[in-house]
Amino acid sequence: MSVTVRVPAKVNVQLAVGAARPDGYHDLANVFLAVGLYDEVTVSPADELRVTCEGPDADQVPLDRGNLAARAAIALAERRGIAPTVHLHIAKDIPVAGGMAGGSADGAGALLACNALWNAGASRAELLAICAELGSDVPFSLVGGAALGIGRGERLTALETGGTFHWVFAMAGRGLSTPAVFREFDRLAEGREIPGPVASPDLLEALAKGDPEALAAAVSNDLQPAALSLFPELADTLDAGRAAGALTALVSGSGPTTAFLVRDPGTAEKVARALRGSGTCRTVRTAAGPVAGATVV
Ligand SMILES: C[C@@](CO)(OP(=O)(O)O)[C@H](O)COP(=O)(O)OP(=O)(O)OC[C@H]1O[C@@H](n2ccc(N)nc2=O)[C@H](O)[C@@H]1O
Ligand SMILES: Nc1ncnc2c1ncn2[C@@H]1O[C@H](COP(=O)(O)OP(=O)(O)O)[C@@H](O)[C@H]1O
Repeated sequence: MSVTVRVPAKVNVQLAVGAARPDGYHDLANVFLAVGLYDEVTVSPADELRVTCEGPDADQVPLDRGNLAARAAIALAERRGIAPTVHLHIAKDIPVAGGMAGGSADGAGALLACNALWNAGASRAELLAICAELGSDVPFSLVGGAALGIGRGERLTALETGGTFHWVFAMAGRGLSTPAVFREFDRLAEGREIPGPVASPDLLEALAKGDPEALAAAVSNDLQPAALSLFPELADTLDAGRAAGALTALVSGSGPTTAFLVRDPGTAEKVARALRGSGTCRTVRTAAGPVAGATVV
């Protein structure tokens, strides 16, 4: 017997970042959109906890108890007083350390899959609480769609979307560490007053209307200057996508994946072709959102 869960990647259409908190985290107004690039997590009974991974980035994924899928299985097992003796297999298509929440997706996927395999009966609220313990982005991987995350990004409110948005994603030749990007944000912010993060009303309206031009005019990412400071070549990728006809170009979350919002699937293919030919990135993918969160398949 095994259970497989499919979990989408995310792009942050707004990432407003406040000042560093005493606990080291930053308050956010984080507007997430789940997009159709997926990892699949399969759990099956085993003699001991084991993690395996396949996919183009598999060699960069930790296979020990630090893997978010393993941490999720352990967290649920501890709550039920059982042993987390499962084999977790990750079919990974989301770039690693790319700012698209791939590890978070695997954490949410493993949690949902173990809950089903063990018949553990965790409610949606309990699953969300465990997700929030695992990481700031993990609750969103469970719920998907579009949502505003406040606090560390873990306190979610679902957002209305009036249509499908089409995207091109350019994956970079190396990853960026999320804590390092937040540290660089703090360094660049030194001596400046950082306002409290708030969601943009124009952006929420553009999402609700399903209007890509209005969304393009409203997207923002406060971590982008920090990501560019650590990875200056990303500016060339952003320029290449803009020149090819993207409505807007931005860094996804803490990067280094770059995201290009386009009007329609045809433009997505055109921008993807131009980015592939630009020599400024490793791989290029197209994906649309919103899509559903973690789902048993
Ligand atoms: C930046 C974002 C945007 O969605 O995602 P990525 O682009 O990395 O995918 C998230 O805030 C990342 O969320 P996640 O990757 O779950 O981070 P966590 O494990 O909770 O935290 C990792 C580290 O990031 C920093 N961190 C994270 C969230 C937050 N609100 N403030 C922070 O300062 C802290 O240094 C923390 O130790
Ligand atoms: N299941 C997992 N998949 C990918 N990375 C993981 C996983 N579990 C833990 N990690 C660790 O988390 C780091 C951040 O990974 P990831 O979630 O892919 O990126 P991001 O936080 O930029 O969205 C990786 O470099 C890796 O060391």
